[in-house]
Amino acid sequence: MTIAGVVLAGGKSSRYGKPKMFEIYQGKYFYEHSLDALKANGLSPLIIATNHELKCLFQRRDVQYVYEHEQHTYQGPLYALCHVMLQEPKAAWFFVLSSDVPFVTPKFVSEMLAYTSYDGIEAVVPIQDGRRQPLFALYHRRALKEMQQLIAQGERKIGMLFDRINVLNPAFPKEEKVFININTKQDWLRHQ
Ligand SMILES: Nc1nc2c(ncn2[C@@H]2O[C@H](COP(=O)(O)OP(=O)(O)OP(=O)(O)O)[C@@H](O)[C@H]2O)c(=O)[nH]1
Repeated sequence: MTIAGVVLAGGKSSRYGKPKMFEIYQGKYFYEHSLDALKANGLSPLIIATNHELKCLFQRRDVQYVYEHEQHTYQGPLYALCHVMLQEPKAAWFFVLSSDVPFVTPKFVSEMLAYTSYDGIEAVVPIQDGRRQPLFALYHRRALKEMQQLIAQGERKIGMLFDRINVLNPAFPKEEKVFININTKQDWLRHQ
């Protein structure tokens, strides 16, 4: 079974003020922490989903790049994931991570991967302290049709998908740091 590793790295970073995926933590860009957590678990292909504006800033050569069409940039994670699924027809599962989550670990990815063996599910979306974490999650290709329908209706929120597909929601403890995401410079000052 092919499980692709996908790093979503084509957002506006408007709250951060500059492309936040290129901030550095422990000698690596933020986006590389996501990429390497997926890579350490042998996921292949590894995909960075981004756009033409940001493309020249990425340096990694051990990945495939999927670019959103110029007229479809900044449509959000639901659109970006759908686009990746269409570009990568051989993968069954897609492990999606944000590119602003520097504390994500290979161990977390490994724990999540174990849930793909459950029957009849289309997504594995972790929950922490009652909050779903859709950008630390696994999506099966079987969810693609529902995703396309939502997009055709003008919907951009990935959360809208969860009423329409079978989702497994493993719970993670409150103190687990992997889910910290950096939206503002204040967030980064607080957490680094
Ligand atoms: N490829 C791609 N990734 C996206 C898109 N929108 C958001 N992302 C990524 O999804 C993750 C979460 O994005 P957010 O922080 O909610 O949004 P953002 O646009 O990056 O930042 P804000 O403008 O501050 O909301 C980040 O890793 C983004 O890079 C998109 O349209 N395409």
